[in-house]
Amino acid sequence: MSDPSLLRRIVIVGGGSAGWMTAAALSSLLDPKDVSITLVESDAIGTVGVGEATIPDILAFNRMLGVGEAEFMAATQATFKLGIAFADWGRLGDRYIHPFGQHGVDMQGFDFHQYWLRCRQAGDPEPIEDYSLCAVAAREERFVLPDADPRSLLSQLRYAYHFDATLYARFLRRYAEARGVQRIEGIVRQVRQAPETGYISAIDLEDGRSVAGDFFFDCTGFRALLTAETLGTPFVDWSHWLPCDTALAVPSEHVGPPAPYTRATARGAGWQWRIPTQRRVGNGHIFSSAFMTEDDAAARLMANLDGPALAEPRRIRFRAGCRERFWTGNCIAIGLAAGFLEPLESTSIYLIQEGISRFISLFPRADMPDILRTEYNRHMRTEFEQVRDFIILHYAATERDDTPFWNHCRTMTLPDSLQHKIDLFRQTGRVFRYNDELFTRPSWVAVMLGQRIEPRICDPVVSSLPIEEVRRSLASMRGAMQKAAAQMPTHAAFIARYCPARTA
Ligand SMILES: Cc1cc2nc3c(=O)[nH]c(=O)nc-3n(C[C@H](O)[C@H](O)[C@H](O)COP(=O)(O)OP(=O)(O)OC[C@H]3O[C@@H](n4cnc5c(N)ncnc54)[C@H](O)[C@@H]3O)c2cc1C
Ligand SMILES: N[C@H](Cc1c[nH]c2cc(Cl)ccc12)C(=O)O
Repeated sequence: MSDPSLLRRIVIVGGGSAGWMTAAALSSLLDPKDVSITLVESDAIGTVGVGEATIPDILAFNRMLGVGEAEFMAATQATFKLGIAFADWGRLGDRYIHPFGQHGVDMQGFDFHQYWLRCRQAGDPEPIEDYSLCAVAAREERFVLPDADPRSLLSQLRYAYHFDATLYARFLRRYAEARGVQRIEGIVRQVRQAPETGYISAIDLEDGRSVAGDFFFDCTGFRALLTAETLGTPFVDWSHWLPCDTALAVPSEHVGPPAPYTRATARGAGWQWRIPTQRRVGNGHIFSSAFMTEDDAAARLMANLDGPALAEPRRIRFRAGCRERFWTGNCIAIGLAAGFLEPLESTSIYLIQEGISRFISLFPRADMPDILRTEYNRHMRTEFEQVRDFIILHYAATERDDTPFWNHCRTMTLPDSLQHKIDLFRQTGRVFRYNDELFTRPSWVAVMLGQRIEPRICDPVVSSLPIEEVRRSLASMRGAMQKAAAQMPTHAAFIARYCPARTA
């Protein structure tokens, strides 16, 4: 490649999930003879690396890399995930599943939840999750891969994974290094900028080495070494809507087979996650330090593990929000350097993917016109705001008044975009998906109904259908889901056959 206007040297600073996902994706697309990719990471600083839950988009990422599923699962200790079980959010004692995929089957052009609302208003007690194959299979702890035949009910299955993030980064490192990515271990001491443009020109390491580049990815985690410290990009703080600021994470032993779902249990000033990987369970308590002390939070976490802890809890401090710009000059922030929204809906790895794929679709020449940055920043800000609204919904849609934290959440003023969605659903039963947002209508419906936002009316056309006819359709659908789930192998049996655990 002799064209001087092309980027020749890409430097990725940071080797957590964000850094290695970026390196793997770029190395799968670029020829090392044309573009060199260097990744700098520090063993001394380390990564966040807790057990992680994902959403189905991760399958597309792994497919783009061309990695085999069973190989990936064995390498990362992965289990399957069909959704998230939420406990104690709307009220203490409440439980619902936010499943992947849809509820019901398509019925005469109306959203399934309209038919469900019709039966609900006639007094039927079945929860909407009874009509989601993913939710029914999750409850039964069963799993099978989706059927490719769209006529099969099993084609409705959608899934993602729980895995060990540290192992995923290691897996991607092997992948990227095999494709020519050069890894440098060392601590960044200083970042150099070209005086005339402000572009980053090189990073200097503590041991005296220097790494020059044409384009930089800031994957340095919460430090945001390039984006914040060097380029001074401000942080947009959303902690007034999402007041949790601390996580305590601890692995524990399995006491039974791994469940094919994440568990998110609301606590007095936050919530607790349970993420089962093959060999152990990842747990964490996310809380607001303004409403709970760390000792109290640690005690609650340790008292609520299913099995014995395998380590002392590790503390991670954070602030909800994102960077005002993600791409500044010749540098893009990906991962925690770009922003953080708590992992309630498993969206961080997705946002990393989105950051990478949007860069690829806007791949710049060396001149980098401003319009590329404007488009990238517009897109990523929209993504973050859409995820933000969906996460706030979980805190806002509550009747809990048992702690000051829940009183704060229940009564806070919401972003207009979210308030509009809630009002529209409450008053009319309608929900719309704007601008290709990540969360589909079934996701909004699952959480709003699961947290007791129940419209009093349904679609007038559905409302005019004979109730017995609607009931018959729903009963047959529910029966078919139960039957299909009962015929699946257990999740544990499926994993044992599909990707036997390595002994190393
Ligand atoms: C409590 C918690 C739970 C989470 N759970 C989930 C989940 O369930 N699902 C999900 O999708 N996401 C989850 N995430 C988010 C997810 O962990 C991160 O998005 C992901 O790991 C990416 O992290 P990162 O690579 O940006 O940063 P990090 O993992 O922090 O990596 C930063 C890298 O930068 C390097 N570095 C930093 N400073 C320097 C320096 N001066 N010199 C050289 N190198 C340096 C470090 O060595 C490291 O390699 C969670 C995050 C937290 C905090
Ligand atoms: N990608 C969409 C939406 C989505 C994002 N996070 C979650 C979590 C759960 Cl439990 C369900 C759906 C989603 C999708 O996969 O449906």
